[in-house]
Amino acid sequence: MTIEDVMQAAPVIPVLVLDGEHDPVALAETLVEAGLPVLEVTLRTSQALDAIRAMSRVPGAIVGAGTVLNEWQLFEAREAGARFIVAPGLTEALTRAAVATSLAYLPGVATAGDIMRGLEHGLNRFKFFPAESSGGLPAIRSLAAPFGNVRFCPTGGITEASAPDYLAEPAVSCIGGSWMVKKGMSLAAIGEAARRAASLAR
Ligand SMILES: O=C(O)C(=O)C[C@H](O)[C@H](O)COP(=O)(O)O
Repeated sequence: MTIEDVMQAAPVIPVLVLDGEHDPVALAETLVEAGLPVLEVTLRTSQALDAIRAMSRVPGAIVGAGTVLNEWQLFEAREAGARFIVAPGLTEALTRAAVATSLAYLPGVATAGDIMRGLEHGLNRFKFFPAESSGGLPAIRSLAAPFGNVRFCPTGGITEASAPDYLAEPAVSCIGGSWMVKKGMSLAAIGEAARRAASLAR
């Protein structure tokens, strides 16, 4: 599976910080059933790798690891069954390691220099992070102008209200966000928010 396949599989990628509030398998089933099959499990909590392992067995789920900061975490995530890797930024060491594996890889960029470093490694799909505080849609439009075949997955600060505008942008393939899985939400509420996210047009 290429990173383009991952980005085309759903308009919205839920960014999950699993802290034990919900059973990871039940959460994955809820999101997949609602129409959001691509799940980014951030390696920010101790249960993330076990959750990737368990959630990967949910039929239809495309489970990846987020907040991957170094080569070691890349290999741990791959071993746990992650099918794609998301990093908040773009570093030489991690990018070299990721390109050497067959895993789909989505590093974060926020500047033209970041994008150029990615292009030098043969990448042209990037997370735009942190999207809102890095300039939002105006910044994406400015960056898309010189980099015609680059596509973005903006993430960071996107809400249910701002999501449609991001998805309407030609350089945006999909968006990431945590608004459909906030603390204190029941699985039913998560399912409803996910269904609304899944129905967004791009
Ligand atoms: O650490 C990473 O690698 C990340 O994936 C960062 C997340 O994309 C954002 O924290 C999600 O942003 P919100 O939707 O504003 O919650």
